[in-house]
Amino acid sequence: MRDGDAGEPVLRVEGVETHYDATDGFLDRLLGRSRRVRAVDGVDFELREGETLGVVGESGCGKTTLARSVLRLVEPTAGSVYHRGEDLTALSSAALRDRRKDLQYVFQDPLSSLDPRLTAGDVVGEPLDVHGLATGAERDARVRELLETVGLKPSHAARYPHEFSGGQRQRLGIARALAVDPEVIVCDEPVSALDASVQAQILNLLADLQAEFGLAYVVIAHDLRVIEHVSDRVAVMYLGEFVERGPTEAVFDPPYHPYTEALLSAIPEPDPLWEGDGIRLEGTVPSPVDPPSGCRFHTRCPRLVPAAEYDLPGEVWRSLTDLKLRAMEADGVASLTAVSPSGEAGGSPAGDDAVDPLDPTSPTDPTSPDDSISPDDPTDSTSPADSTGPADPTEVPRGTFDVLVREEFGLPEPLPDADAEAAVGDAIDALHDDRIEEAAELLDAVFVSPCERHHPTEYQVGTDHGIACLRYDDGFDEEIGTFADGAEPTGSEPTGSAE
Ligand SMILES: Nc1ncnc2c1ncn2[C@@H]1O[C@H](COP(=O)(O)OP(=O)(O)OP(=O)(O)O)[C@@H](O)[C@H]1O
Repeated sequence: MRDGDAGEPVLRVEGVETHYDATDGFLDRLLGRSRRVRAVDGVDFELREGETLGVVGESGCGKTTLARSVLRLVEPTAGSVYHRGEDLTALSSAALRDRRKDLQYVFQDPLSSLDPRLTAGDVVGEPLDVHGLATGAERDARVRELLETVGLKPSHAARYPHEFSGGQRQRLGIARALAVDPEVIVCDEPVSALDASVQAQILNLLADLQAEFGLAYVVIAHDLRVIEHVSDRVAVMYLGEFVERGPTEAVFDPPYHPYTEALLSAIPEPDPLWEGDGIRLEGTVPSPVDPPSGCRFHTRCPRLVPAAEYDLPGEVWRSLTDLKLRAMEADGVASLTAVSPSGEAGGSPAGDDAVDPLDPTSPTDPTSPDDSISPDDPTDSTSPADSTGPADPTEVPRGTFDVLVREEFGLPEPLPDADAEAAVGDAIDALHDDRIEEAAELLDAVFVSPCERHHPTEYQVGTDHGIACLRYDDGFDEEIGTFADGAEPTGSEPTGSAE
């Protein structure tokens, strides 16, 4: 069913939060410190009859926790999940067990989720027993029918899980879920453990079963191709929140959230219909224990909004923010330069051909004549006598250090904005003096993106298509770098239209 044929919501998820207690060790307890992993942090969605909602995001975004929270396989910390209008989070365990007849779960790894001591017949028959749905010959007939429905043979009933292939085991997991004639099946990475050819067979099976039984699915996957293939609507999840959602074709066509765009760009052979322009997603999902301020994606976003008071292109702003964030987290200055303490190039954006100013064999010295490294310079740790390379980048001349830092972060020299150049020069001075905390504070006082200050709510960019990004918010004025009417985005209601 495509969006617009909106049926009755069978499932309504409102403000669900699931936080894990990760308080660790004696010291945490002694000091009364608690560490909470905010795995799911305020998610809303509706699932309609016969529809598939795909939830996509990188590893660690909270997809599995969300899937399990919806069925109360883990207890949500806050929020509600309504099935046909009844709040599952308020049900007693007995009532919930009963309700699970309508709401089933298919696991990522069928082998670990199937009891190895049970035959396939018992795996599929167990839910019939638990819910008192069939006994004796009727049960056996139903088991055979279910095995056939998922493409297995009735004779497979006598086999044990380890005697099946991966794809067959997933079919068995699906048969078990189908046994109770559910309305909703939550499929957690249903094909990620399978070979590509088998993946297609399982996805086709899920589609056939949906058509035959009118099932509604929530499909969790990190693979956008899987999500595009199966979903009527898509929700893109980042660090415990949905950052974009809408009908599949809308979410995969511009405009999209920068995170969606980055996920699309990461696909090796992108669908020609997708217009992502090859932006790269750097790093990994930050810790959900202490998520970034404002937009949680700002620490990696290739479309970070620059502060209006500086006249800087977006990519330079991104580089400045990267320098700031690394300075805030770094243990030492060495990790902020293009050369590691061992003298090896360290992730310079200029690549292998870059001139290494600390390499005496480098063909050209990119530093200014005043800063060039002289064999007589006592601070020149790259002198040929030093076979181990520079031990400490702060011991190289200031000019060379400046080049190394800019090279590491892809910062031009000078920056096109004089005030920004002065600030970054001061920060590099502080770094060169090994005052890393001071440098971080300086950068943090000067270079603050609106994305760090405002937590974006979801803005409607099309019919049933919402994006939580300041760039799409009518109320946000990029020229002045804040909300035109002085208002902050609040709540989760759509507040504008950018279409
Ligand atoms: N039982 C737990 N206790 C503490 N933290 C947890 C627990 N389960 C998951 N987490 C953390 O919660 C965050 C979200 O994990 P989750 O497994 O839900 O994400 P995911 O998007 O499904 O990733 P993956 O595909 O790797 O499973 C991660 O940081 C994870 O380390």
